[in-house]
Amino acid sequence: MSLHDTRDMAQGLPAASAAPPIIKVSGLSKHFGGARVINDIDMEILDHEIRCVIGPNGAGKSTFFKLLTGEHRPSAGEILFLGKSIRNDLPYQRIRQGMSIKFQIPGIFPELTVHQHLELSLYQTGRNSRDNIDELIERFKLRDDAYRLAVNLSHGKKQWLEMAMAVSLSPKLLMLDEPVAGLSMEETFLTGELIKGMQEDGLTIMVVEHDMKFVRQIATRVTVLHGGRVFADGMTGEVLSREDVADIYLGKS
Ligand SMILES: Nc1ncnc2c1ncn2[C@@H]1O[C@H](COP(=O)(O)OP(=O)(O)OP(=O)(O)O)[C@@H](O)[C@H]1O
Repeated sequence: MSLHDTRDMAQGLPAASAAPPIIKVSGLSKHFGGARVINDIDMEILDHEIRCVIGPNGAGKSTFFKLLTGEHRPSAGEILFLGKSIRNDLPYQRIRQGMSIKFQIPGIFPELTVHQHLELSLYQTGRNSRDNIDELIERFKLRDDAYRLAVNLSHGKKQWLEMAMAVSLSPKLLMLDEPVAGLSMEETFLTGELIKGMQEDGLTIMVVEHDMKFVRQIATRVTVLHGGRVFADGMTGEVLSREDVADIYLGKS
């Protein structure tokens, strides 16, 4: 049994779930006119998980992500964050309550350096000390680029800067939308190690992702969406070895 499997078991067993879920979704649905894109989803994310949400194209992953971040309002159902309903809260209200969101496209200010980006995001928390900025710069491998304009960073380093900014808010839940899209294999692996390091430091993380190798690297649990419903949910090794999960990617199911 690998270390990864052991971690899966620790995350997967009901005994580990004494703490209330970070997120609890019940009966969540989203319809756009007649298009029923998300249908009656129930899901819980527990403290210290890295939950990957996967599924074939059009499964509803982005729509589900947007329901959790507040970009979309549900047509039906409930979303509890740390036990409290956030169903009608706007994104900034969810962020204030401890959700931090990194979208797929980096949102970088062209006129600011890496250091200034981190100063600005830490400023909102009142913890914008030199030590805290340095710690983020080290952790996210931005030391050589600290005083460069962020707009000139590689795509990979822009992603890491955005992740650093998201983490600087000391969230209870970090939400990542395809964090390795467009990254090289090496950058992808390093991003996975950064994410696992954040989890080891106590963060709970939800990731919408396409890259299965990356999902195997980081996920403690996996939720598979298909046709806007939960098709499978459980420990990473178990879910990813299921034949019917492979079949939906091949269009057989
Ligand atoms: N605003 C909308 N109005 C109507 N249909 C929509 C809307 N947004 C998404 N859809 C449809 O909902 C379905 C799910 O889309 P969504 O983008 O959530 O899937 P996804 O799993 O993220 O796909 P991909 O992996 O290709 O990004 C698709 O068929 C899409 O066309």
